[in-house]
Amino acid sequence: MFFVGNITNGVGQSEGITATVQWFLLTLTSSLILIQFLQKRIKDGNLQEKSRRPIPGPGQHFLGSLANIFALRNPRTFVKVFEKWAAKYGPIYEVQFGPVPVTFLNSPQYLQKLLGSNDQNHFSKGFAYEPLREYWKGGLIVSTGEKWKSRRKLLTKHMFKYSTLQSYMKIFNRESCHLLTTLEEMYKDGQSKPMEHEMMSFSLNVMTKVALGLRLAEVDKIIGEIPNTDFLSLVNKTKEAMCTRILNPWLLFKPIWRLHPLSKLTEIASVLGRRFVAESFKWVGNGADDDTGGLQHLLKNAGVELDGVYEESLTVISAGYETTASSLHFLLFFLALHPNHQEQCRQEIDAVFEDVDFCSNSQSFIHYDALTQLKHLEMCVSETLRLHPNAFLIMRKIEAELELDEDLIIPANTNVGIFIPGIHKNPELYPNPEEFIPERFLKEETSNRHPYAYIPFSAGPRKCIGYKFAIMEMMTATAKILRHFHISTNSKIEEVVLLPHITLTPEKPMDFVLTKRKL
Ligand code: HEM
Repeated sequence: MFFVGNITNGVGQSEGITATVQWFLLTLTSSLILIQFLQKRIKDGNLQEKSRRPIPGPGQHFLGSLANIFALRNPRTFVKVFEKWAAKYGPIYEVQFGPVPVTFLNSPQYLQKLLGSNDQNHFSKGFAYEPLREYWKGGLIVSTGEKWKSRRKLLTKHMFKYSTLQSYMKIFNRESCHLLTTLEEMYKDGQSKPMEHEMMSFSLNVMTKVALGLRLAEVDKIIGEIPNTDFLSLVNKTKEAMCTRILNPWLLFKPIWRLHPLSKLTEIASVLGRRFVAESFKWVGNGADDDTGGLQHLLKNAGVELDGVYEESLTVISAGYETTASSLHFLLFFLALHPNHQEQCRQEIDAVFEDVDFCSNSQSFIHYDALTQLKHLEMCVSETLRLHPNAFLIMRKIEAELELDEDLIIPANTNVGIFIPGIHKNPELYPNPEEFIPERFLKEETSNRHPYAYIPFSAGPRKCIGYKFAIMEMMTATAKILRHFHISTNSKIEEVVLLPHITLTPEKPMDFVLTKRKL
């Protein structure tokens, strides 16, 4: 998860392989793909043969399958292409990505069959996770079988049970106060500007504190011996490497990937990552105090070996920091676009908290119980995650067949994809799907909706382990921000172009103006 700064600068200049080399590689891999494609078709059979009804989808012949890859190569239109397919083909469709057919499930009923299944043969992740495996090794997101089961149990017990979650309120409060100080300084000139970087730093500080027992500045001190390097840019470069591979599927072939300049960084990242986690042990206490020790101590004390500690600490950091930062960023954006909802949230926050400052003393601490009273804010969080489910595309590779209907069986060895916005923006499930309407999450509304119609954190046994953590973190930060500031924006939702950078990332960050409240 770590890169050396001066190496990454070089990558910026060469920005991938030149067009000529790319075309050469493409021709070469197209031939390989063709052979593999034919072999695979003969060996496995496919969904079209197993189901007794035709499965629709774009480009279902060889050339079409290459066209699908090219259709998705432009990051600016990637999400739009998927949205179009989801709206056009309905509850199930098949997309050929070169040699690999992917079956997309796009109805709550079918999703329940897959995600709700307790059969471990339905738990493995699809081919698109390959680049992620190189960073996370055997961490929870990509592991399977007994390893996944025991680690999930361990993490749930040590990190995500109710009492531990409550203890994180200390970290959420403290980091939110740091964020407020930064925002106050930043916006005192009244100018409109983005705050994406501040959201990322806030969330990364929370995650490094929870996982390693260290704030970002302390983390940077540890890696300070490596010139021009800071943790946030290392993490971002890692993400760039993963995206490059996913958007250019021929780079999934290891021999070709090794020719790419970014691949060297992955090796360095891995070595530095291990060293870093090992070093972090020396910096923090023994884990007895949640506030000083991190997840790495808890895992070590539970008998997990160093490799395992490395895998899970970095998985938790990378799974938790950007998803939550991006959700918080969009929550504040939607509240800026909808002053009526912003005011409703603020009124309920004012009613719950009497302290004027919110950061000055122990009285200003937001407790977990207080968060549970912020009902409108919670609905705004839910509606934000419906409209902006930033972990937008997930994939399984099922190892045993899955019966969806009497005449519809997905064969074993199929990659099954879920494009979450396809569900969240289905007008039959959510009328006027593009509109921000938090009241969709009133109890009377949700009780009439299929439970798998809302899956920003996935669902079933492999649902996001950190979903409560993320919601608590977002609500704490937002409560403090709304208590201190009025938020407005000149950016328009229609102009936000989302790039598929593992999570959905705005091409150009939105602008905000934060004005201090007179309390
Ligand atoms: C708004 C914030 C978040 C969103 C939208 C989100 C979304 C998701 C989704 C969709 C999955 C399923 C991935 C898949 O099936 O491949 C997932 C899994 C996971 N998430 Fe989150 N997540 C968020 C925050 C967090 C946080 C804060 C943590 C850690 C503290 C975390 C840790 C994990 C882990 C470890 C998994 C793998 C679980 C397993 O496979 O058993 N996530 N998340």
